[in-house]
Amino acid sequence: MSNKNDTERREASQQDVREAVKTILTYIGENPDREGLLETPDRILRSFEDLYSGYAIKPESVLKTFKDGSEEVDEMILQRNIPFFSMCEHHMLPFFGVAHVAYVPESRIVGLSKLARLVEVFARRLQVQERMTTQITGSLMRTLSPRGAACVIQASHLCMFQRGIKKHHSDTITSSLKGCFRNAETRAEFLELIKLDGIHTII
Ligand SMILES: Nc1nc2c(ncn2[C@@H]2O[C@H](COP(=O)(O)OP(=O)(O)OP(=O)(O)O)[C@@H](O)[C@H]2O)c(=O)[nH]1
Ligand SMILES: [Zn+2]
Repeated sequence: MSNKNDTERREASQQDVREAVKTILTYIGENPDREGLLETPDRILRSFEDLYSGYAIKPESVLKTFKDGSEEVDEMILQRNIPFFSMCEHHMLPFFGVAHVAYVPESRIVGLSKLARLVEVFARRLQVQERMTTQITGSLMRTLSPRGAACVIQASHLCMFQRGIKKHHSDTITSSLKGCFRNAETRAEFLELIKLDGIHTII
């Protein structure tokens, strides 16, 4: 019964979104009833399922941990240049770039693909880059209890390129260093390995 109510509620709210898109189309000077725009509210609704799919996923659920069978692993594990697209919460415009994610395990490790999955979970929400960066290290710290976790994100924001101050080729770098990454030696090793020298934009 509650499932039926949930479905009805969801359908009603989807209808509200379609109406809201039509209102916006009219506001910007368009005719929402012209042929090319008839399916646009539906398309936007479908694109939201993808762009904002991260809200429905618990970060811990993608971080399946396991113990390394052989010897103790206590060296840095780093996944570099994980590409992502996200949406800025101020303007609902895209920002995109790469994330570098590292941790030094205590006893448990995760499959390498899971670091990229974690980035996706947080990218597919409305974000500010700083929060996304600390959410990634925070999840690793909570779920793996590692010796430390680090994340650096290098991204370009369309709200700065396409509108507002219109500064192309300017990128934003944010970092979050937790646990042993606060030690000078580990931090230096991490920064050396990710070598932030290029601008990772596609524009
Ligand atoms: N700290 C941070 N700021 C962001 C991010 N994405 C966008 N912004 C900034 O959010 C700010 C919003 O500023 P406001 O003055 O409230 O809005 P605005 O008038 O649209 O700002 P302008 O972009 O300067 O035209 C801008 O400076 C954006 O560059 C982000 O991920 N982190
Ligand atoms: Zn913005």
